[in-house]
Amino acid sequence: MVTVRAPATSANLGSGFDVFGAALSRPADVVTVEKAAETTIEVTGVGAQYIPEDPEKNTVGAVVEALDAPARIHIDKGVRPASGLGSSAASAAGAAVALNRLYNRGFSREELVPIAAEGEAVVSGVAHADNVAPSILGGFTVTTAEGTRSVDAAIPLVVCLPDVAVSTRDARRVVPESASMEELVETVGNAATLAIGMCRSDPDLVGLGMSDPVVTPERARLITGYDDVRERAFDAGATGVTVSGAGPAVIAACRERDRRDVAAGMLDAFAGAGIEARAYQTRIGRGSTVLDD
Ligand SMILES: Nc1ncnc2c1ncn2[C@@H]1O[C@H](COP(=O)(O)OP(=O)(O)OP(=O)(O)O)[C@@H](O)[C@H]1O
Ligand SMILES: N[C@@H](CCO)C(=O)O
Repeated sequence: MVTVRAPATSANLGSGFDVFGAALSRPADVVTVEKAAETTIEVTGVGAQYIPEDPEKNTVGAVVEALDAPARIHIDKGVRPASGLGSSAASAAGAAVALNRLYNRGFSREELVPIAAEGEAVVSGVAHADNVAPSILGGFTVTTAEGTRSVDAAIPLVVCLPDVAVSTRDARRVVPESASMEELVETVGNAATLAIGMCRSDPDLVGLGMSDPVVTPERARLITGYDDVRERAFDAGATGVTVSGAGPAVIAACRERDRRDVAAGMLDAFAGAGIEARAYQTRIGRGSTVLDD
């Protein structure tokens, strides 16, 4: 039996659409696997009632196939589905690390990233790896067709999750098909600023680099209260604010001393829009961790 804690993640970080990702120190899924002749999946925890246990429909099923590793699998969800916090990816990442160990498949953590990404294709139609990469490797990740590079970074964060669901599949429908040269130049500048900020663990540069003129404005329209939440976070000291993944969670970078006020301001703004929300005071954290084997 192998048990793995796989963290929630935030993809895109504004300027790095489908490329950037960050592991969050909390929340997380816990995935337990045991060898079995046939694969079965049991799901408990946050939002379990919305998650299929059929291996054909659960992200974990695709990982079992890719690793040829049938198992009795228990997923204890800490990451709510359709949250923008890489819920579907956390289970897939945890399963990839756990099954690789259970069956001694010998894949490196980097090699497990495309394997876990197969699970994402099951739910969103695209095997994007910007959530599974940080959930497996930890830290800040840059994923391209050539693979994933990661760096550890000490950045305090707040993720504020409203009590509404936005599916990645729906949120991908509003992504613009093209961008102007001006928007391209701005985005490259912001993304490069953010990457330097991560390498220096500098919340000011990371926050500055989160700005994105192309995808985020379209996605923000799907989140009631977004403009107020953003404004209140900045008022409380946030250095940058954007949509987490495909939303509806909103992520803010800040300094440690401002984190509590940023969280309170964001919650208050959602409440003002008539929406209940939960705020996680978190930071960039480690990747999947084996708890038991
Ligand atoms: N193991 C799983 N954990 C969570 N959701 C799953 C799982 N397997 C299948 N799903 C389905 O995936 C969908 C949620 O995935 P989706 O990508 O929309 O949200 P998310 O992972 O929270 O968001 P994001 O990728 O934007 O961070 C739900 O329809 C859910 O039923
Ligand atoms: N990059 C993906 C992440 C989804 O979590 C998107 O924004 O659609």
